[in-house]
Amino acid sequence: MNRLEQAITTISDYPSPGVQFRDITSLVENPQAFAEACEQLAAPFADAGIQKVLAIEARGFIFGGAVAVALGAGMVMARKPGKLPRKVIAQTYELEYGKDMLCLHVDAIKPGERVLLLDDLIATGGTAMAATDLAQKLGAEVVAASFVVALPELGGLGRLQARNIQTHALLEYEGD
Ligand SMILES: O=P(O)(O)OC[C@H]1O[C@H](OP(=O)(O)OP(=O)(O)O)[C@H](O)[C@@H]1O
Ligand SMILES: Nc1ncnc2[nH]cnc12
Repeated sequence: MNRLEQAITTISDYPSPGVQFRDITSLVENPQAFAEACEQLAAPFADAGIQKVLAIEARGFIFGGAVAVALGAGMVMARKPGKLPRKVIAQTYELEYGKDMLCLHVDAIKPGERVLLLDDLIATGGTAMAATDLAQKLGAEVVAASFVVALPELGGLGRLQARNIQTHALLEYEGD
């Protein structure tokens, strides 16, 4: 087991029966693991000409700021409804355990900007696809997506790849 894998805690049946919850709070409490995760999330995209990192509320924000600084990019927040003060576009999506909505400021990404999507975890990909759709509606080129954890069997990585978006995950868990 590597340092990152050791730093993640797994909780069975949270928040609902049958879900193996991969908890990154223990990872970010560990300074070495947190720094290593941020470095590894950014490293493959150092020369990709990324102009905006699009991070997803709430856990994506923890890593998104550090990755944006590392890449010399701006940081854009995809937020839950009622949190952004200016004009937004919004999209609803399905989660592994429920339904939600994401919003983006309409002027957060300019047409043609190269975007890296960033989140702590991808499961079904509903969240990442909703953020991608919003960014593409604003004219973004969503080049790639970077995650601390992926649960490939739930299909999210494949959904992004089918849209021609390069994917990168630091840890993959099978059997979820
Ligand atoms: O690939 P998916 O099936 O869409 O699931 C992944 C999403 O679920 C979690 O967020 P959650 O909605 O629980 O919100 P949080 O970050 O505010 O805790 C996680 O941080 C991802 O954003
Ligand atoms: N299994 C899981 N663990 C942590 N966060 C999640 N978000 C969606 N599925 C999750």
